[in-house]
Amino acid sequence: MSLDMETIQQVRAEADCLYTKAELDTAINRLASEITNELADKNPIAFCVMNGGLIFAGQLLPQLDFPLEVSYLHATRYLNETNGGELFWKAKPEISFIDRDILIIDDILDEGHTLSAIIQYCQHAGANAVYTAVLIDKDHNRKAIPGFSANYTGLKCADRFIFGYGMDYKGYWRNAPGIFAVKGL
Ligand SMILES: O=P(O)(O)OC[C@H]1O[C@H](OP(=O)(O)OP(=O)(O)O)[C@H](O)[C@@H]1O
Ligand SMILES: Nc1nc2[nH]cnc2c(=O)[nH]1
Repeated sequence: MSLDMETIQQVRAEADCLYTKAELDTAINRLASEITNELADKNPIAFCVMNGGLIFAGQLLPQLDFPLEVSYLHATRYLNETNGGELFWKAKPEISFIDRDILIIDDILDEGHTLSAIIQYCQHAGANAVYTAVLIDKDHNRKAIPGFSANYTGLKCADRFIFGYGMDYKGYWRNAPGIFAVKGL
């Protein structure tokens, strides 16, 4: 289905702002301190989960002022839709995980299928420890593993379809400067 720009503009205009840029900045600063306290002497590899993790990782990483390597991986199960499906690996990591501490950086923990599959992948690839950081954790009882949460969580949000700060609405508005919920979703 091709989307007209009018609809894309309308979704942005009618959306509810759940978190402003200032609120997100504060949350990211706090996460940076928590992660620094725990990982500063662990020589980790930080992986940005593309595409959604891009903005969060870009703001978090310059605040992690200790030795680390940066890479990316791309696993997706939404493919520009608002309902998740099978996990599809678009790019698996190429760097060795053997005996390394890994920090996975993603935008959202929704049902958690994506993050739990990534954690499993890292563990099978020989990681010493896997840490996860998400900007947003969606509040509902449909987690893939009951009670599943990231090691570092920025903020919680209501059970609605959200966009902005890396998250898309049908491929658009990853660039929106806050976190917004689509009207009616
Ligand atoms: O907890 P889950 O229900 O598994 O959903 C969370 C995942 O969904 C989004 O990715 P998406 O598949 O939309 O890919 P994208 O990052 O390229 O938008 C988001 O970036 C997370 O990786
Ligand atoms: N953009 C976006 N991606 C998601 N992936 C899982 N949940 C969501 C959501 O609410 N919004």
